[in-house]
Amino acid sequence: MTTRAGFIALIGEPNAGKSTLLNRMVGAKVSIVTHKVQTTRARIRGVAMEGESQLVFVDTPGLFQPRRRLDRAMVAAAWGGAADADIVVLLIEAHRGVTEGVERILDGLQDIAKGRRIALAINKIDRVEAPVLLALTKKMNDRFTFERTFLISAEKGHGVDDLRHWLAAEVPESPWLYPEDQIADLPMRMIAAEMTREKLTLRLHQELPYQLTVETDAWEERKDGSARVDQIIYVLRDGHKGIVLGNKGETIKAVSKAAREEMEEFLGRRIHLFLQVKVRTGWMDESERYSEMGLDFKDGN
Ligand SMILES: Nc1nc2c(ncn2[C@@H]2O[C@H](COP(=O)(O)OP(=O)(O)OP(=O)(O)O)[C@@H](O)[C@H]2O)c(=O)[nH]1
Repeated sequence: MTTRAGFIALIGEPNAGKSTLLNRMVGAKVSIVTHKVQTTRARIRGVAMEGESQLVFVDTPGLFQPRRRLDRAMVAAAWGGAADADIVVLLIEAHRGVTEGVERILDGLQDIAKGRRIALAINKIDRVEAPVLLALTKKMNDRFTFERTFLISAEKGHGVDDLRHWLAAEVPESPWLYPEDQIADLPMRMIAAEMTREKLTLRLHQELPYQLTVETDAWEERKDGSARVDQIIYVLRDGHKGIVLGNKGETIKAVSKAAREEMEEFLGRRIHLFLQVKVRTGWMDESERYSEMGLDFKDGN
């Protein structure tokens, strides 16, 4: 049996439909995986199995013209994710065509093109007529030599199987990057913890205490269909607590709101999220804590 596996980055302007497409591609066998493997700059968003191929999708924030420092960091992260990937799929919106933002991405693509395959996916085809699509396909391919062009509707599912099959055939021959049982049922708790961690990262950016971890402490199903989720944010030093809480608790409030909204969207149900910040000195030394988080103790993460 020849197995294949590879990293795939979906890039595009904000709102292009990256999350919608990702959710569709990971489909039933999805999982959001909470640990970092191999890529240093990008985090793993999901893993899909297609035949004997394992497709590992890396997280890439939308690419846009950065203004603030945080924006710049996000755009750099998106390009970092693309540069680490085996295959890059540029997602654009059919009805918007070659926007200024798309132009900018096309310029950036030249720099990372070496050593990786780049495909184009024109999304939201449900919004335009066929001649528009043909003209757009031509225009884009005149600007950049894409290996393939897919016409898709991430929302309606059109063309998504074709894209996934192509990706499965094109990722390199390789052992799987994740054991199958790990991707089958990663507990929702870990996913939720990762969502909170992500919001903290976005919010705190460089201020983020580097030795910080989030654990879901309790998950309680409620009769009305909602769930109460209790999470603890562990920091190493007392001084870090204040950073996470923010002035008058505003940081943690904003993080909690953003994380809750993401959990609700992901689960399609109401979530009551309760966050606590605790100091746990010495947790960095506990190797089992690392393996619990899926991190490799050796690599100094
Ligand atoms: N009509 C139509 N709408 C779509 C399609 N795919 C996605 N959308 C909509 O486009 C919007 C943006 O989709 P997202 O998946 O959130 O886009 P994104 O690229 O992940 O956005 P960012 O997270 O901001 O980078 C949502 O309202 C989707 O419902 C499609 O195929 N057709």
